[in-house]
Amino acid sequence: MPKTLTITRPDDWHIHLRDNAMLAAVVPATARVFARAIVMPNLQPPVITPAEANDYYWRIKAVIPVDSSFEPLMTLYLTDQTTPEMIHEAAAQGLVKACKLYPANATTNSAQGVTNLAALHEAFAAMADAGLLLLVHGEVTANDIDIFDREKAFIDQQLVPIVTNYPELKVVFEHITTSDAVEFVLAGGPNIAATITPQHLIYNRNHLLVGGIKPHNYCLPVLKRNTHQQALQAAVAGGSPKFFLGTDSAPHLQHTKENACGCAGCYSAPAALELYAEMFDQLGILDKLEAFACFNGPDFYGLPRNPDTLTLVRKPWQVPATVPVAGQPMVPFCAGETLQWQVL
Ligand SMILES: NC(=O)N[C@@H](CC(=O)O)C(=O)O
Ligand SMILES: [Zn+2]
Ligand SMILES: [Zn+2]
Repeated sequence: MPKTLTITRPDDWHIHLRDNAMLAAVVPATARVFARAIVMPNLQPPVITPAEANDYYWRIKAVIPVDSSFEPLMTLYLTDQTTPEMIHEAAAQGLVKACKLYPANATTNSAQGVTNLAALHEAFAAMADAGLLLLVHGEVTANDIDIFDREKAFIDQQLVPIVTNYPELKVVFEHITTSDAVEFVLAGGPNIAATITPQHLIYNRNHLLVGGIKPHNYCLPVLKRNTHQQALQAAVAGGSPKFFLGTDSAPHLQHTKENACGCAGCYSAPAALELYAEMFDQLGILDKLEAFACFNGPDFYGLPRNPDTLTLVRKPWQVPATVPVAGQPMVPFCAGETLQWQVL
């Protein structure tokens, strides 16, 4: 069994960094490991305009540790009012790499999300033209669609029309959770890819609901049955360049998750790469980790791979029980668990 693993420095293609005290508390965990991260725009209020993305970029830069060269890659939050002018301005400014489609009310801070795809016709065309990617939270929100079926319904109702109508648009199906999504991505053209989180690889819905409800394993899209988990594992084992690392690390204070109406989101940043390494090791596919974590993402985004490397060592350590955010506790994903790999 190898004791160390040296790979190109990875990037995180889907993360929530929040703002203010939370931003300052969570950025170092990501900057410690990842060279770049695609930063989600679902703040309150959301990052809708190029000027807001620019301001948010500088608020992130201000809290990056001095010894880190971490670079945030910005996104715009699409609304029914997003214009082609906003898209072209964002692309010209250079900090924004992608736009995020949240179906209205699908997840945390998505109330101002998109209600009508047709309203975005010109914006999608402008994105294809300007080379900005479309990132989708792939769940429908209709009350009559069961929460476990919402990703599949999104594929049929929204994703198929988008990829058909905008064949030039690069689309990342974010945090996929089902065999349906894996099949859709594999069957699609070279302009469709997907991110996969650590929680959807290592857990299924039993880990959320059996033996008591586990609020720290609750995220959206919600964990699915084990056959879907196995499909995601098979997807990364298959080595397709269409799948890459996106943690969806989504910090929420402890009391907002351990709550009668708990927030969705797993704060995985303190152990993100280590969790993927653990999973890939268990699946016997450690040789596939570097492409998944370090090559497929930048290749799909059309960005250079990172020039430096990072080393993981096989040396057990424990994920902390809590991490402080301005004096208040936050419970990381897999808190208290012993992991086998750590970043040197
Ligand atoms: N994944 C989650 O469960 N939560 C994310 C939102 C999202 O990515 O959908 C968050 O912002 O908290
Ligand atoms: Zn999402
Ligand atoms: Zn997310």
